[in-house]
Amino acid sequence: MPGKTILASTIAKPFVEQLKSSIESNHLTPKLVGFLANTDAAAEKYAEWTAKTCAETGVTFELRQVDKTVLEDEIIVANQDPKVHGILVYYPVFGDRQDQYLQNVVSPKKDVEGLCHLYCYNMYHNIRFLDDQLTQKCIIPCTPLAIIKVLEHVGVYNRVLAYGNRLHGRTITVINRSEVVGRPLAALLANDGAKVYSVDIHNVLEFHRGEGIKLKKHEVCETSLAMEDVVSRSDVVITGVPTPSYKLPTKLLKDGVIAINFSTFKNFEEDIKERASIYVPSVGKVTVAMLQRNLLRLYDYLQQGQQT
Ligand SMILES: NC(=O)C1=CN([C@@H]2O[C@H](COP(=O)(O)OP(=O)(O)OC[C@H]3O[C@@H](n4cnc5c(N)ncnc54)[C@H](O)[C@@H]3O)[C@@H](O)[C@H]2O)C=CC1
Ligand SMILES: Nc1nc(=O)c2c([nH]1)NC[C@@H]1CN(c3ccc(C(=O)N[C@@H](CCC(=O)O)C(=O)O)cc3)C=[N+]21
Repeated sequence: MPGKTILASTIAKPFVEQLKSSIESNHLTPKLVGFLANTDAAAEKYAEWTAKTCAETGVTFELRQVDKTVLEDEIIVANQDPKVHGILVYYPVFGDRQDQYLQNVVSPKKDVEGLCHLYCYNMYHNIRFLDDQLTQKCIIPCTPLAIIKVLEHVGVYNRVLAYGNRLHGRTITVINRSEVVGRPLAALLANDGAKVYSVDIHNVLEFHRGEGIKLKKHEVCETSLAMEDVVSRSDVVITGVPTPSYKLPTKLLKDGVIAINFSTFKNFEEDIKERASIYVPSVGKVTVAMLQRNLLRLYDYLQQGQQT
């Protein structure tokens, strides 16, 4: 088949090496605490990968398996512990709005996943720095950030253009609109200049910065389009449907499309590379690399805070 498969491990490699050498040469001692309060198979697997990658780079990772009833108190203990630089809670815990509440119990100073309100708000509003001097970058959610790194790696980001506009002219479909991946991803890509079709089980929304990317941040419009209509127009199609039976028909895709799957299940058909120029079957390894990158950033901010 003509298309090329690019593995997440290949994309993650330079980041992992960079993390490792930065930790070693600067004698950094970052510590990440992960809270596992569920028995979700995907969360357990993800916890295993977190441990494995942290061992590779030199990040101290401590998995704390706690009951959901004491999770909130345990997060507060970690918030106050100066030896802990980053906190990660494996979701779903309660599987409802209480999970959103817990995301905001984690201190922004230790929120490696960028799921608290401050970081979410800044991301949706295209506010990229925490301070007026533009020295501290905001934390971006790990999986959406990983997918951006994938798009940079495969050349969807046009480096000839100015930073912040590098997706101008690209049409991208994201099939998933969850609060942790699909919706933030659509917003980030649109903020970088893309026209994004966001597909979920109910409808298709368009995220964009308007004609000539004149708007400072994206806006969202309702459409009466169907998934089939938007997929055939897209240069990039990103899938995250959490069902094993879901297969996006290859015949709907544009010839030469870039196909990226972040679901645990393979959302593209076996023959995807007949149409796709580039196929990225999963992004998990890049996600864990971004998690650690966010951790080092927070570590740095915490050190800076102690010096002043
Ligand atoms: N780092 C990584 O690689 C990560 C991977 N995941 C994986 O991604 C998948 C999705 O996770 P979440 O977003 O948390 O799930 P979720 O269940 O919160 O959201 C699923 C989304 O897919 C949409 N959807 C479901 N069926 C659809 C269909 N037939 N057509 C169009 N849209 C449909 C839903 O409307 C919803 O927006 C899971 O397999 C999860 O394990 C999640 C987080 C990180
Ligand atoms: N706070 C929080 N953040 C998460 O990011 C989070 C979570 N909770 N709870 C559980 C889900 C699940 N999750 C996955 C990560 C990678 C793959 C993935 O891509 N796995 C690859 C293997 C890895 C690879 O090769 O890249 C695969 O199955 O083929 C899937 C699922 C993250 N999650």
